[in-house]
Amino acid sequence: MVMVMGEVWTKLGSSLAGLMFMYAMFQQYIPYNFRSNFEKYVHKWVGFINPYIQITFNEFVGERLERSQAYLAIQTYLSASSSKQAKRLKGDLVKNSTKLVLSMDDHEEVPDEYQGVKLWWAASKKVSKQPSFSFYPTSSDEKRYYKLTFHKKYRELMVDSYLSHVLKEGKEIAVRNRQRKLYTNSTGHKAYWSHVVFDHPATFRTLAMEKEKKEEIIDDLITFSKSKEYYAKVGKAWKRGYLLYGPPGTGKSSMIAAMANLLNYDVYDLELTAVKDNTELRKLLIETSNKSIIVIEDIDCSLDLTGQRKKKPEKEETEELDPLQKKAKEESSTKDSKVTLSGLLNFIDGLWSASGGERLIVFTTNHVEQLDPALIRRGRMDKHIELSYCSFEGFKVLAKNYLDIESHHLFGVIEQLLGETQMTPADVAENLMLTTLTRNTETCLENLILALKDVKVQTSLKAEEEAKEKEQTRLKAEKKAKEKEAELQSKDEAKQDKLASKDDDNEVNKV
Ligand SMILES: Nc1ncnc2c1ncn2[C@@H]1O[C@H](COP(=O)(O)OP(=O)(O)OP(=O)(O)O)[C@@H](O)[C@H]1O
Repeated sequence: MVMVMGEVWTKLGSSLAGLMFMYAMFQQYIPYNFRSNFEKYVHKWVGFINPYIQITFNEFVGERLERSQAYLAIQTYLSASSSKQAKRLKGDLVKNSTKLVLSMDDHEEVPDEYQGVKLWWAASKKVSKQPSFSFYPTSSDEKRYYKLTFHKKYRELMVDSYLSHVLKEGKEIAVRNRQRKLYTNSTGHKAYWSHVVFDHPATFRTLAMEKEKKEEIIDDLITFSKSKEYYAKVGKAWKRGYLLYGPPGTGKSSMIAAMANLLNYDVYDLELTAVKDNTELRKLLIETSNKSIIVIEDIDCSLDLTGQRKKKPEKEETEELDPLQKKAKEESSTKDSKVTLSGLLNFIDGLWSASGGERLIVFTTNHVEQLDPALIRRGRMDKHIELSYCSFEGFKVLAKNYLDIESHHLFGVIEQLLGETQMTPADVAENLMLTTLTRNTETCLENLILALKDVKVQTSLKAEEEAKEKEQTRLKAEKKAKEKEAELQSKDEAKQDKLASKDDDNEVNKV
């Protein structure tokens, strides 16, 4: 048996060697024209009897050999099935991606199925016959491609539907895996966005806020992100405005980070004071990518009601800076910036704002009442969200985040005190943070109770003072009014006396 197998292998080996030899002879001695005609007819003949269709997707396309977007999308699409089915894989960290993309190695094949139809993807490469001047073949000598094979009776389904599905899925996976960025506008010769990796840990789960309100916002955001067709149908640009308002430390910035993390969007933090004029503002808008949140924080500090620029209070701004920073700040604040309210309104919903899509525009403010109604009317700022002082429900979220507890015998006191006082989630969180130092939940909650009691005392003292001031002002006004009344009365009396004496004189004259 072993002898017979040995003979078969020997015969097979020598036949293969013979075939290879003939092929080499064919390549070397048969003229190119004849060879290409021969290959053409072989392909035609094979195509005639072969019921399968093949489509090739090259890695580099065009005259400038740019990386094909289709190839990249297919690579990403296949990464999931490749990692499960292929035996030889390649791992690569694709640009802007947070995850390692696993793709099948050359000459591997994986099956796929679409609407019950079976098809095959193969990874392959052509090695260029161009003479290479370097000792080793360079990577540009190898042209990689994916080959899709399917039965010809599914041609329509594959071309019309399956390929779009692959490209869409591939792009969506790439978006999910992409490294998100936090952009900020800078000025130089002209305005531009510079960026860092966006890595904020806030999520809706960690936000201290009422459950119902949170769910409503999450629903709104998800509905928006899935409404491409709806926006197209009603003829509106695919964007949505959010106005977040409330006192400092109530979580406006945290909510923006949670939004970006939920939807997987980039964040563009637009500093209006650094934008020269409306044209520059428009240019910055055009440069933003889809799937992004454009944020203007403290909008009330950037524009006043008439649309003229306002300078931020200089004392507050420069107090903590070193001399160099102060100088830079002064230079930038004296720069003549001419962004107007109408420029900003154009930025939000002018024609240019419709370029691209899937964008959220978020304004934050501590003083909603100071904003121009035109700027925040529904339609521009579609959703107004108030972030307020910490409620008991909000506190429970923070207690779970910071202390990992859902109930405690001190919760009752805290609930009562939170109902009687106004403490921001930032301050509550600050008190709960102490646990990492004390490593004691009880002490930590007691500290919070002390802080809340302190706030309560301060608030009632302030209220008393305010009431006193009010009373004093009222008394002063009353006194003033009385004095004025007395003055008027005495003037009136003097007038009456004068008239009376005049009448007496007239009588005397008559007599
Ligand atoms: N609602 C909240 N839920 C969870 N943490 C919060 C919340 N509000 C504030 N914090 C905590 O306080 C810190 C400051 O909050 P944040 O910067 O989001 O407030 P803000 O309203 O944007 O303040 P400002 O108006 O001063 O910019 C955050 O880093 C976070 O730890």
